[in-house]
Amino acid sequence: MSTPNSWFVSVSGSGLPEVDGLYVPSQEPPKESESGTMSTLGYWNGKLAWDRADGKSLRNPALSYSNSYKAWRLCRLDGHLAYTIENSDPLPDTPGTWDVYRKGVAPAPCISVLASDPRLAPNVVFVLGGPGAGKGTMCEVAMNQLGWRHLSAGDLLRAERKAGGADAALIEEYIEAGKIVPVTITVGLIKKAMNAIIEAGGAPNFLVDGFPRSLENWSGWREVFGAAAAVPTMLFFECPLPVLEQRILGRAKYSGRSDDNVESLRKRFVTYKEETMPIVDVFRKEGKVVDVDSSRDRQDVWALVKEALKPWSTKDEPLTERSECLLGMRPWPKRNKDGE
Ligand SMILES: Nc1ncnc2c1ncn2[C@@H]1O[C@H](COP(=O)(O)OP(=O)(O)O)[C@@H](O)[C@H]1O
Ligand SMILES: O=c1ccn([C@@H]2O[C@H](COP(=O)(O)OP(=O)(O)O)[C@@H](O)[C@H]2O)c(=O)[nH]1
Repeated sequence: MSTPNSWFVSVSGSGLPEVDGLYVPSQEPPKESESGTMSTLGYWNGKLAWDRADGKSLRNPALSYSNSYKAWRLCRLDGHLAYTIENSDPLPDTPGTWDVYRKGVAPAPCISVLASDPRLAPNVVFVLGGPGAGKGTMCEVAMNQLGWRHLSAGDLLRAERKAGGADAALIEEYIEAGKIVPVTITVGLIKKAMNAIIEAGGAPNFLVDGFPRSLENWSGWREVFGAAAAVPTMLFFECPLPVLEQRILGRAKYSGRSDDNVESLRKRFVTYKEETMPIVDVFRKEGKVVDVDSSRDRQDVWALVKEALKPWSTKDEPLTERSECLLGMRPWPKRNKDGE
């Protein structure tokens, strides 16, 4: 038998003990419960029984579909709609905010339904190494194969620059000079991306690539994530400068990155040695560093990375075609004239 789904309800606002039920406007068709009952409009009293953040109630709420309200409802297990719907379907496409149903009126509290427990801290592994060491490549393979989520600090900064917000010009200036962008910007982007994934029910395992690049980055992280939070493991990709140069020049042919040239690379390498190596040493003293010799062949590097991530990986899939391309085991498919 497959494991039933669990949904987690995060609540902000007041008046919750009086909440009778929740609904999401939806055109989803009615669902049949395990006992074969089609869900219909019902009435129920009392409190909603959910897995509350204060841990006082550990009962899972039932989810049902109301034909009359054209809405998914979450209701108490012992109420009028007292049957449990257990299934292996994904949560109906309704992550985000649910409306509160209270005897026909909608008071203020804001409810989010999540597929993972928001009280669990995200499990983070930092991935550091010189520019071109292969961090992005291996993180993407880990995402495809092992169920990790990949957050590249550099990609987030480039996306923010492209979006053209208030910090765009400043980000461009730092990236061009190979310098480290002020941490409040970077850590804010990482946190936002992480929250979006968690709220959409994503897995809690995150590879944070290219961060923290300095002691300042690390203190900025602790300010946002809490100094008491566990110190993440760090994968450190070791690779000598001549190999990095070769790889960056190879990447320059397709990356379109303004800093993929020898001049920027040398500046980035100086920043890396002066500012990033000290933070690697801090983690090393804590016994948190796993060294990966990333000057080796991609498949060897992947074997090392996979082994290092094994304790937390939630799956181990056969290599996808894309992973095989990333690992140099097959050529990239030729692009058509539209660039696809
Ligand atoms: N082990 C490896 N051997 C040879 N080339 C590699 C290896 N790992 C990555 N590359 C290539 O080197 C370039 C830089 O890799 P990338 O993952 O983008 O580095 P980073 O994210 O550390 O800057 C890419 O073109 C990538 O395909
Ligand atoms: O936490 C970060 C990550 C990246 N960067 C900037 O983004 C550039 C590119 O970083 P990325 O990790 O994408 O590339 P890499 O240098 O590893 O090739 C760096 O040189 C920095 O200017 C930054 O300031 N803070």
